[in-house]
Parts: sequence; structure tokens; C-alpha cells
Amino acid sequence: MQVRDVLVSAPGKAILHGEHAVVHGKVALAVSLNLRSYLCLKATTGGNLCVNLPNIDTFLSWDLRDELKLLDPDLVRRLREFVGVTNGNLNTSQMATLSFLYLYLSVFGSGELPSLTVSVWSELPTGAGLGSSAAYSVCLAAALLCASGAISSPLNDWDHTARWCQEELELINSWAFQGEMIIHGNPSGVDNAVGTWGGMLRFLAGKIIPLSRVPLLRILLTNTKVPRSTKVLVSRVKDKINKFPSIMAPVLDSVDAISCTCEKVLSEMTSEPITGEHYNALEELFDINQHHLNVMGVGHPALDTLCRVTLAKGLHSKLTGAGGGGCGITLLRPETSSAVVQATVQDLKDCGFDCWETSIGGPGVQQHAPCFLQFSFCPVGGDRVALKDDEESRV
Ligand SMILES: Nc1ncnc2c1ncn2[C@@H]1O[C@H](COP(=O)(O)OP(=O)(O)O)[C@@H](O)[C@H]1O
Ligand SMILES: C[C@@](O)(CCOP(=O)(O)O)CC(=O)O
Ligand SMILES: [Mg+2]
Repeated sequence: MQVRDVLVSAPGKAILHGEHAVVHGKVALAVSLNLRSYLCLKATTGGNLCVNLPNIDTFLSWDLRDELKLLDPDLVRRLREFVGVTNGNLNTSQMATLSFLYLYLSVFGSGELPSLTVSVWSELPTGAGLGSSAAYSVCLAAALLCASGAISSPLNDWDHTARWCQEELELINSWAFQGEMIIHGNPSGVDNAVGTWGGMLRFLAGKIIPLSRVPLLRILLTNTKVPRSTKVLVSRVKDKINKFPSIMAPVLDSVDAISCTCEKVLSEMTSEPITGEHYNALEELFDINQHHLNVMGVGHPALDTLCRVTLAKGLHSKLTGAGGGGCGITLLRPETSSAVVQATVQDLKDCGFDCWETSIGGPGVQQHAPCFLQFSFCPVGGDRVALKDDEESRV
């Protein structure tokens, strides 16, 4: 089968409000980050399927004539069934491999399986609440659909970067959601929606509304480096809701109201002069939501430390993503001086955390011209990552 070489990227995300509650049908507000995952897919002739995942130290290769012919339609059916199972205990590498194989077989399974090398690298910390799983799934879906011809290649000869039309983005998003199902068990779909469309989104029960008019927010991102798994945390919250339904329902309703109030404040900030009151409201919403997330059982002492250290500098923080460790976001006011930001960053680094100011609202999934690779590198912890050498393909 003829396949196209493809290079794509998708952004990570920060959830401003609504993590976990969004899994239970409440509103979430999420925004794309300027940190991205990249995927390079190359057609090969060696009869192998190779996958290079340097961020998670996974380098695999299967012989299509030998091992992979065992992956028949029946196995695809069983993988589909597996996707419905939420309590399988897979490790980082197995989850990433399974979602890759699932999408590869779903896209190509009805014909001859093509020989490929797929390499994925990311600027996002893995498993830290910034949607690395969704960026990975969106890249896989876009690249495999594009390579197979199921969607177009939007790149013209003169473009460096291009995006797909709305209909094709919807297809990418729906396949990325399948990938997220393997990694998360029961995802809401908000992360893959941000990875696909970028910008700031309001997400409610699968309905995605892009917020086109949003103020420029300054955000500090802190990675506590405490490892956690979204899948485990999502199922922990579900257990708590099942155990104490009448206690947890008002908490989820309150988070929903926080997301709606935040959306209203953000919209006011674009239609009237921005005042300190707007920022006071945004800060209070961070504080209230952080308490709710603790009530849901997804806090962590390291996240408490983050909130305490930033509050000592007059700044307000909350966890972002699934919690239980991972990352938090801190709202910076326009008047927050760079001296205060620098002192806060230093205090957080002294706690052993990674911390950096970030810009938000980057573009959703994109296709890049091959020459883009000359300018990009594989920034894992700031280092260039050497991908496994194989006979034909090397990033
Ligand atoms: N760059 C990557 N390469 C391969 N797999 C990845 C990558 N980024 C994320 N993943 C997959 O996503 C999982 C982390 O997902 P998750 O627990 O949802 O955390 P996150 O908050 O980063 O989305 C990893 O265990 C791995 O299976
Ligand atoms: C907790 C949740 O709301 C967000 C999870 O984000 P992340 O995988 O921690 O980046 C789950 C979901 O929406 O599917
Ligand atoms: Mg995730």
C-alpha cells in the first residue's frame, strides 16, 4: 500500500477549570500551550513496523510478514473490547504502544499493512497534567489518517505549516479520542479537543465551543515532578462519587459554576476595561477550585506546597489536569513585576520543582514541511534525543 511521509505536531493544554468534573458532564475551560508533541512518519520498504518513543524510552520493531500478521481483524476487535475495559494495569510504554497499534490497525487493518517508522518526541513532560497523552493521540491520528489518504495532506509546496479543514479535524479528533480511551480509560475528550483545535475552549459533554475573544493571560507553570497517572486518578474520583453521591454532586455542580463564572469574567475582560476586580475574581476562583479538587481526593502535599509558596508572594495557584502531583498553574497579574516572578520561580525551584512562565493559545494540530525538521530538535529535558537507528529512517 502506498503511504505518504508525514510530519505533524499538536499542543499540550492547561485546564483552567473543570478537570475531573468534565468527565461527569460538567463544563471545563481549557487552553492550548506553546509546548508541543511532534510525530514523524516515514514509509519504509524493509517490511517492518518501527516505533521510536524517546520520551518514554520505548523503541520497538515488528516484522510485518511474521509477528504483525498475527494482528488480524479479530485482534482489532479484541483491542476494541479492551478499550472499553477501564481497569487494565498497563505501564507507560504499554499504553503508548497499545494506542499506537490500535490506531495503526484501525486505519490500515482492512488492507495490506504498510511498512513504516513512526517517531514521536515532545516538549511536554509526560504524565504531568499538561495533556501529553492527548497530544500523542492527536499526532498519531492525524499522521496515520493523512499517511493512509483518509484525510488530505493540506500542505502546499510553498507552505511550511498547514492545518486541515473542519471536517477532517473532526475525524482526527474522534480517532484521537479512541487513543485517549486506551490511555485514560474514561476520558472526557477535552484534552484531545484542545490538541486538535488549539486556542481556548469551553467543553461540555462532548460539545466544543472555541472562545475566540479571550484576554491575554500570563501563567506560570510548575511541575512538582510527582509522578501520577490520569487513569488512576479519574477512577479514584469516580469511586468517591459512587461512594458519596449526595456529598460529591454539589462539589461537581460548584466546579461547573466556577467554569461558567470564569468564562463570564474572561468575556467581560474583553468587552470592558480590565480592572483589579477581574483579577481578584479569577484568583478567588482558582482558590475555591483548588479546595474542591482536594475534596475530590486529587490533591498532593507537593501541590499544597506550590499553593503556599506562591501565596507568600501574593499569587494564586491551582493544580491543572488530573492532579495527584504533576503540574499546577499560577495566575500572574499584569502588574506582577518580573522581580516577583523571578523570586517566585526561584522559591519553587528550591522546592525541587520545575517552573517557567508560559504563553497560551498555540495552534492546534498542524502538518509541517519536512524541512521543519532541520529547525526542530527533540527537546527532552533540554537535550537532543538520539532516536534508534534503523536502516531507512532517522529523525
Ligand atoms: N511523547 C510521548 N511518547 C509516547 N507516549 C506518550 C508521550 N506522551 C504521553 N504518552 C503516553 O501518555 C501517557 C501519559 O498520559 P496521562 O497519564 O494522561 O498524562 P498527561 O497529563 O501527560 O496526559 C504515558 O504513560 C504514555 O503512555
Ligand atoms: C482529569 C481530566 O479532566 C483531565 C486529565 O488531563 P491530564 O491527562 O492530566 O493532562 C480527565 C479528562 O477530562 O479526561
Ligand atoms: Mg492525559
